[in-house]
Amino acid sequence: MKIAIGSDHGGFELKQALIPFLQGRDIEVADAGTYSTDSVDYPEFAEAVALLVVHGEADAGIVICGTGIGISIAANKLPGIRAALVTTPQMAELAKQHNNANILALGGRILSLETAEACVAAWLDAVYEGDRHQRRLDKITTIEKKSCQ
Ligand SMILES: O=C(CO)[C@H](O)[C@H](O)COP(=O)(O)O
Repeated sequence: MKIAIGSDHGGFELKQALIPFLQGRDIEVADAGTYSTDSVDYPEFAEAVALLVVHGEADAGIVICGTGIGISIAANKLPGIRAALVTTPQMAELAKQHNNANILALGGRILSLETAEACVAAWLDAVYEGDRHQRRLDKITTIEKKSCQ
């Protein structure tokens, strides 16, 4: 499995800590930056991760900014992306089970490393349940198609 990960400066430290966590689970990691704590603009890293996911160059993505809010908003602008901002392992589990979230968004200034790792593990280990949830995801896709016309 390959995960693309990206952050702004507000998420840099958490990104750096999550990379070895992911590798420890035998996951290949594509690091889309940022590569320091210098101030940057989160939409650039949201787009970089989302494009890797949309193009199938990564199986899923993780995006991190200070709160996770801006970078999740930006990632969700790409058709086919379902980025879920989570703050608890339960939210992360449900983001996969019900929403089939292909990007997990985290707040580097919000979560402890322990909670962030628990969220990532819950999301990775959960299985999309399909069924009634697929009907709802199909409706999201319909909205995307309408807004692109
Ligand atoms: O959380 C974020 C966006 O949702 C950003 O990380 C945050 O806005 C960056 O702020 P600053 O430039 O003051 O470090």
